[in-house]
Amino acid sequence: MPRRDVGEVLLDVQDLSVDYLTLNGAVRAVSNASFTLRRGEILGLAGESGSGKSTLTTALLRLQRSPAVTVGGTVLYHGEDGSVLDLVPRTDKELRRLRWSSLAIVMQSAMDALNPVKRLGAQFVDVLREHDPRMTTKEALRRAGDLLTLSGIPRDRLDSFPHEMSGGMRQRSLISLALACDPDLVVMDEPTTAVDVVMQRTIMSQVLRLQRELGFSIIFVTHDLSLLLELSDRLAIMYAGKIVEIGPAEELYRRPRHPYTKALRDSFPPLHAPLVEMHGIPGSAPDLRNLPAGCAFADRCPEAFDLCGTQRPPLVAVGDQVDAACHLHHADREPDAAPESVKGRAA
Ligand SMILES: Nc1ncnc2c1ncn2[C@@H]1O[C@H](COP(=O)(O)OP(=O)(O)OP(=O)(O)O)[C@@H](O)[C@H]1O
Repeated sequence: MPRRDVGEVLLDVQDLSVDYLTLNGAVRAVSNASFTLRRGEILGLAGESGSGKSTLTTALLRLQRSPAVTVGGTVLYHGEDGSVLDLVPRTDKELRRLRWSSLAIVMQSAMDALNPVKRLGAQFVDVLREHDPRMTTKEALRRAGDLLTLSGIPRDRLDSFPHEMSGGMRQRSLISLALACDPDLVVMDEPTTAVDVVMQRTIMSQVLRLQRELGFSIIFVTHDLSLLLELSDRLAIMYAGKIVEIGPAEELYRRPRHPYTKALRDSFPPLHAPLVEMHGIPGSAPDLRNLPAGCAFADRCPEAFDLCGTQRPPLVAVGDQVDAACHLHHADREPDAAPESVKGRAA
């Protein structure tokens, strides 16, 4: 399990909300997301399909496409020189300067993101020279070759077209390309969904090696909690557009405070343990257009009690470095409001 020495705060996200403006009205896909990410830290973002993971990460980097609109909040980017920049109000031109060189992303459909009619080397040269026009082609190719080698890809692949490489190799090339300009943060949104499990493991161990070598921070998105546990320093769990629990990865896995975190954990086989019967989470996530008044997970929650149906629980500290949005853990909760099964468990 990775435990890195993490540095200063790199990203400070406060109350970020994102709507999809549809013909039937606005859909709040991310609601008041707040968290920080430190230099060199790996934050895993997990949650079922539709919970808002991709919307959150694209909004962080201001890469969301219409009809998605950031409707509130700040994303403070702390530069190495001590500067602090809120990414939310930045113009495209200002953001272009930061992309690749400070903030990079490897998307879900990563394997199709390489230009099919350009050799791999030329694609590196384009990216590197756009950000540093003084760099010669020779220097850019040398850097590209170094990065490919670090990813376990032979340097001579710089002469290949994407279709001449396997899926796994294309994927690793793309991750190397994202690292070309030495970014501070790389967002990886399900970067290994299209490859088999063995290749997934190979790619992930290479990502970890690159991270140790180069020191960038990662926000890693997947619905696979066991994979995230292997990778991440901290985990953030999303449900119906909200972060419902966030904290050190091992702690969340070992002792989930939110019943949704627990249900998600129990629906994935652990990577290094004997296989046991897995249970999916019964029911389905609520319609974001019609969220219940209380906790969005209440009608699927085995531990819900009266308050859960009427009041939305805020995300609050529930333990050492762990925040959760669950009435079970609110100190000011009326003990008698909980069912017998959960009495005495509240923090
Ligand atoms: N173009 C769109 N128009 C309206 N609503 C959308 C649109 N795209 C996404 N949404 C809404 O935003 C919610 C969050 O979607 P998002 O893709 O961020 O979830 P996710 O957690 O990344 O899912 P997945 O794991 O399947 O990628 C969805 O439940 C959906 O209701």
